[in-house]
Amino acid sequence: MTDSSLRVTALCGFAGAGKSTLCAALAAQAAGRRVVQLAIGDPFDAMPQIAAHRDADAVIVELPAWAEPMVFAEACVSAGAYADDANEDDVESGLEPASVSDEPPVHAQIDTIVTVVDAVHFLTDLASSETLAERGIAAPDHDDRTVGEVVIEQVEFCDVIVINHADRADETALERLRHVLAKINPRAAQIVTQFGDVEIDAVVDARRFDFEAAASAPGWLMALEHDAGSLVDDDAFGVGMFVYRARRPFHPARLFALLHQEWQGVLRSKGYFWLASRHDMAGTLSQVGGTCRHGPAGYWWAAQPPSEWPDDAAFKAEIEADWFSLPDADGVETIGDRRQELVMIGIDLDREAWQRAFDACLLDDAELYAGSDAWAAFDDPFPQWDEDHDHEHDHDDGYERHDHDDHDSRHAHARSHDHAQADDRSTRTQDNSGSGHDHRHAHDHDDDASGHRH
Ligand SMILES: Nc1nc2c(ncn2[C@@H]2O[C@H](COP(=O)(O)OP(=O)(O)OP(=O)(O)O)[C@@H](O)[C@H]2O)c(=O)[nH]1
Repeated sequence: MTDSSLRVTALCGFAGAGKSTLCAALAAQAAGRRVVQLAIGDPFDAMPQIAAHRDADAVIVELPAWAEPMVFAEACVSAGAYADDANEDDVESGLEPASVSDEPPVHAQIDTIVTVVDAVHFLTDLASSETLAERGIAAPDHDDRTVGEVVIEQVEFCDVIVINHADRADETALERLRHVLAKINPRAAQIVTQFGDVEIDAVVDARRFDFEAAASAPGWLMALEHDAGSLVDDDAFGVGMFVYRARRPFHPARLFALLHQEWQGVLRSKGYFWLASRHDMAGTLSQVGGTCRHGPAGYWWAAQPPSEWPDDAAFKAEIEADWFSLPDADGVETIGDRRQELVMIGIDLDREAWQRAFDACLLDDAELYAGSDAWAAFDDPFPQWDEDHDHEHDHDDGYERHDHDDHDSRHAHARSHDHAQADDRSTRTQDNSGSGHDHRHAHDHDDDASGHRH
């Protein structure tokens, strides 16, 4: 070990993927090192349990099947663990949990987040719209996430993906899975194995974790924020991306209809949208398999007076560089930072057809120049977005997902929450939204999103 901090390796993954098997296999290689195995029932309770092992060199934490690694990392950071050196300012106090408060703080650092996937079942699970309860997973009450939503979050935010159960998958299937995972999380290292046979040095004291890098790792986000280059192209297995961008509003009824069609071949999509009828607020969209959730993301900067903007020259320059001017019929500026930006990851995506499908949802010229007063009267089947909610950290009875929107100093420093609510299953609607990396909205309102399952 190169410093005295307690190195924390987290193992997450869906039920049966092989977390316990991997944990045991790693511990068996720990000769001469004080490596503790810890099974955690709830990510929010992890840090006091980790801190109890202050004399260890490393702790391997096995998270429950329903846990999302970003939530674990965030819980650790807020409990005072170092997420990484770059974030030390945020968490400089080290860890001082109540249970050991008479002792000096424990300096724990997340070392590596490992997601174990079952090579045989991963793609089926990704497409699954079953809820955790329907799958028999004992998650916290009011947790309405689907299996697909859990597994996508597990692979999007991690440093290493262990593709386990390789003995049960044929070579082509394994290769296809590797390609899919590389699009979903281009940053994560992949290890293909069976029975958790992973070299301990690959994941313990490997110093791979960096919160901001992990939060920026999802392929959809990379495609939005950078020129995605070859990420977008179809690979040998037809796995590719489609990025949709436009600077016109969607007609709400037409977009709603498109969201309720079957999205053949689309594994994952995520992004932001602008509805003509909700001119001031951006929407977020998060789809995985047959589940699509949407909801409010926050106000466009164009909907707020510049006095409300962050007082940061670089930030303002960034907003202004991307400002889009299109006067309406009265010569009034209508666009600003408003936009459509969505990324799809899928197999054999027909990009031209998707381009046409989304373009057909945009306002036509006559609608556009009718102006925002006319847009407000459009038929809008989307559920109401509550503009008054702004949950900072209210951990109530349900399992909450946290969006790390605030890890880029150039950005809005808005922290949004996904706040799962009970869904009305009979109408095939459910509530939530995706986690988002929101780089232009001053306020995030992800907690009133709605969606549906196909
Ligand atoms: N064939 C095969 N079986 C495996 C492999 N890895 C684990 N198993 C078996 O799969 C089952 C589940 O493995 P676990 O390690 O318990 O999986 P887990 O992720 O901890 O599961 P939960 O605790 O339910 O979340 C066990 O019976 C393991 O022996 C593998 O690579 N190949």
